[in-house]
Amino acid sequence: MASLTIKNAVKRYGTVEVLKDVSIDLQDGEFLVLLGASGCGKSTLLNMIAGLESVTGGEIMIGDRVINDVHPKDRDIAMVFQSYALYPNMTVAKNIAFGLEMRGIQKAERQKAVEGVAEMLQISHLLDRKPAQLSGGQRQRVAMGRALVRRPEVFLFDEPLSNLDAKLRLEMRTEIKRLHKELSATMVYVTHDQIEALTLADRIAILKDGSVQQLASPTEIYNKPANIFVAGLVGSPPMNFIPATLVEKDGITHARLSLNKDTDNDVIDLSLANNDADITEYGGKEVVLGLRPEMITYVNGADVNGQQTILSNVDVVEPTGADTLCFLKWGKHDVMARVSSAIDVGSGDQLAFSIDMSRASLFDPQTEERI
Ligand SMILES: Nc1ncnc2c1ncn2[C@@H]1O[C@H](COP(=O)(O)OP(=O)(O)OP(=O)(O)O)[C@@H](O)[C@H]1O
Repeated sequence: MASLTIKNAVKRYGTVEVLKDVSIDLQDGEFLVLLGASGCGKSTLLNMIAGLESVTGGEIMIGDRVINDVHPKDRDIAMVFQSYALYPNMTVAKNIAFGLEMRGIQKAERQKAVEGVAEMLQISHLLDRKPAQLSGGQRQRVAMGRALVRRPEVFLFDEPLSNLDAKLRLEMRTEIKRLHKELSATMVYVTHDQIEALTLADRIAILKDGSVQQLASPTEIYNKPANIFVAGLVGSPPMNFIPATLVEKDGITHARLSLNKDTDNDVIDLSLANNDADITEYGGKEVVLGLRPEMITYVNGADVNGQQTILSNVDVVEPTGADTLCFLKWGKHDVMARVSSAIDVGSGDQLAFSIDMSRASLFDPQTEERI
């Protein structure tokens, strides 16, 4: 296994720049997820690592070897595609062994490798079947087997689970995580599914219009999103964004929310005493207050660790199983809250919801960057 370095990578198609100065450093054995909306450049970057797309500028390195001009088959990389790309007229065993055969590996050794991988992926009983006789999940396992058997330096996955139904996706997600642990392999995984990204990655690179917006651990991305784009992309249901002004009261900075669109007199002040944002330059200025739904909650009137509360009108209630989503009205603001399903909240209720301001994010309304 090896480290993977992407240094100032640029990709242009004619005059269109689809990747702009992308730099990512992956350690040996790290699991990186490239996350972003359709068209942001994820697959292009993955294909550049694989050698299926040329590199317009910058460098891609495996270990300390620059591979920009190395032929795909000499890169020691294996890729698993969304479409599985299996040979329909070959058995599962042949499909898995094919890459080894091309490399001139002897039959006995091939067979041993195939059996080992099949056991790891729990497909030993399917080795004599053809792809048409397999379910989607089984085909995806075979596609992974074909990648695993080569024991490459780096594994690349391009949305490998998107063709599977919800239950299988979950199963295969756990399987991929288990494999990563077992192999300690360097892996790059492309997806537009934020849950997949959060559950699988050691680090996530969030791409927008060909630029990396944030490169950090799932916890960091979720709790300290670098900008409004990242904050809105990761987390479901999404973060609430509420315009506020920072005001000083009794020596403590508060985020002031104006509730009425016709007057500035009807306000709520939320203390930022326990928030670690560096707000020194924002006194008296406008900010965007970012509150995730779980930071706004209701616990049957109990005081949650002395948190601040807002008297809220409950507009719509949506039970989702473990939690209930509550659409609240704070004056002119529509806000989503998340409460435990054990709590009885109904549409039309007026209740004091607790706000955890220590975990709130603040953003600059102009640059949209985290403060
Ligand atoms: N051969 C090409 N010529 C011109 N533009 C291209 C070409 N291939 C891709 N693009 C453009 O590059 C951008 C990035 O495409 P890419 O496939 O990497 O996005 P993606 O994030 O993987 O999207 P998706 O999730 O839909 O696959 C897109 O705007 C796409 O239109």
